[in-house]
Amino acid sequence: MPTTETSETSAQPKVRFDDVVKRFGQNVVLDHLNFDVAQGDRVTLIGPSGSGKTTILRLLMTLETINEGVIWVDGKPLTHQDKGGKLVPASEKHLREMRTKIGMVFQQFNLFPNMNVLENITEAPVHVLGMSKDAAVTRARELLDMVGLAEKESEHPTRLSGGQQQRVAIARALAMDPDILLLDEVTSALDPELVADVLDVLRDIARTTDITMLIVTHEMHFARDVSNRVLMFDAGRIVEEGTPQQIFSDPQNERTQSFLKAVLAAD
Ligand SMILES: Nc1ncnc2c1ncn2[C@@H]1O[C@H](COP(=O)(O)OP(=O)(O)OP(=O)(O)O)[C@@H](O)[C@H]1O
Repeated sequence: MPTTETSETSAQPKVRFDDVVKRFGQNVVLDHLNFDVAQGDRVTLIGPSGSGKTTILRLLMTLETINEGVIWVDGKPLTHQDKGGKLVPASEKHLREMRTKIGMVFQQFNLFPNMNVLENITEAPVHVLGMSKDAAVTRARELLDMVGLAEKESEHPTRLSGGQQQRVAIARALAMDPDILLLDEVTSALDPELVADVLDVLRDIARTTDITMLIVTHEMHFARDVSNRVLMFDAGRIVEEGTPQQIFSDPQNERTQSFLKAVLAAD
């Protein structure tokens, strides 16, 4: 019945990790991991180095494939079983469609060095989405304005500061109009004085859009400002989850307590 279908669709998680196992050789990086992300959630992933946070984002970008379980995006799996029962990536067509829904910003910006700022932003909308050049340029200029770099459209990335390059990378991710934005330690490679501008841009995006966000960061103030949920990872499992208030002000798990103590001491 249509009514039931509608309510089922609205309750469907944007992202679901369903008993996911990811191994690199003998190393079990994600260990039967289960969690859901609802449409519009801003989820921060915290935890010690090597606990599997970046791997989660890379799996969603289909840069890696899981060994067991299922990852669902909008109710569709990112993998299927081949005739031998082995998990293999979903069809190229399906993955292409998925990749247009998900944008990622990396620690190291990853801009195209041979293109200027405007070309960096318009490249994928024109070549992947098939947007007209004019529409892509108009949208890119709006985004450059939003990230405070309207006057830099003709520059090459190498002539920009790290913070400016990262803001271009954010504009480039948004130019694809993603439903989901993955942020992987986007300020870790920046000089401290450049961090605030980047975080301000991201706070603006969180405030003015309903993009679902998965955020890996060591910036706990930022995580507190933008996220509605925090997941604490250790050795490929979630050891605690809650609101930023619960996790940062009143952590219950001993590992969360010692992790936060170490992060705050390093600040
Ligand atoms: N391509 C790979 N090949 C082999 N091992 C990998 C690969 N990518 C990640 N790993 C291993 O998987 C584990 C989890 O790595 P991951 O980068 O997801 O952790 P993380 O929690 O994001 O850590 P950090 O905070 O240091 O970025 C680590 O032991 C890492 O060495």
